[in-house]
Amino acid sequence: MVTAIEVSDISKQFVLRHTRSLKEAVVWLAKGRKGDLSEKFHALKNVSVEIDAGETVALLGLNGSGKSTLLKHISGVMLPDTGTVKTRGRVAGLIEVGAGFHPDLSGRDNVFLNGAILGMTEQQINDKFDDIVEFSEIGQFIDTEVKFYSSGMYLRLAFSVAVHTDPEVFLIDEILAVGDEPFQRKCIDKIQELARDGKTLVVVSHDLDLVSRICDRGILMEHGNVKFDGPIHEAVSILRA
Ligand SMILES: Nc1ncnc2c1ncn2[C@@H]1O[C@H](COP(=O)(O)OP(=O)(O)OP(=O)(O)O)[C@@H](O)[C@H]1O
Repeated sequence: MVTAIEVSDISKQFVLRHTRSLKEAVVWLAKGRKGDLSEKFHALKNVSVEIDAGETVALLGLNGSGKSTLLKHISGVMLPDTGTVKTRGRVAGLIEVGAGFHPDLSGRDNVFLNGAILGMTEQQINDKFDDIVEFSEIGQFIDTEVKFYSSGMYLRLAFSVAVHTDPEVFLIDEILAVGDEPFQRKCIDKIQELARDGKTLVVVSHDLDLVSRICDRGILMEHGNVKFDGPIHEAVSILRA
């Protein structure tokens, strides 16, 4: 088995409180700036996960458990404080609606910008341009500046570009939820097609029925730790219990 994603013992801390009272600051200064004035917490703590090429994996857990943070580390948009993340092959991620898009550029220009960010050459984008626009169903709005797009239209174009980059590893955060039902169905069909073609899939979702359909493995996160890692149906039953 070829390993597609290797997350080794990563930890990530965030600052919990940014604002301090004047009194707290004065006491801190008087004590010779001892200690850390900002309170921190672990969004991820010593997380290790290995995902083989062709696996379909759901990251599950309650709000704030660290799913999106883990996905951002896998995509490379966030770096761990300690530990390492390795991926093999082309990674395409749909992590935040509108990420990788420039608001003042048209849909057309953004296809080229986003395609380039995801590692496509200009020629490859030219060859796939019509398919990208057709799949997105953006139609006449392709020459409109994307700042005037609805969140569903953003998703349509971003999803379409991402799947046309022919990724080996496809990462998707909850964002499918902003698409209308017919487009969601079309995305899910496409995701299942990628899975059948042996691509690696990592999905963050609260839609337990959906992930049970498209994923084989479930990783259940709790307070920044992996609580369970195994067959999707077991992960879902633990979460529902
Ligand atoms: N950039 C950031 N700065 C500070 N705190 C952050 C940042 N990103 C995430 N967090 C915090 O880290 C914790 C984990 O967030 P994360 O988005 O990974 O949770 P999640 O499991 O995806 O939750 P949800 O189901 O609500 O989307 C949360 O407490 C969140 O407030």
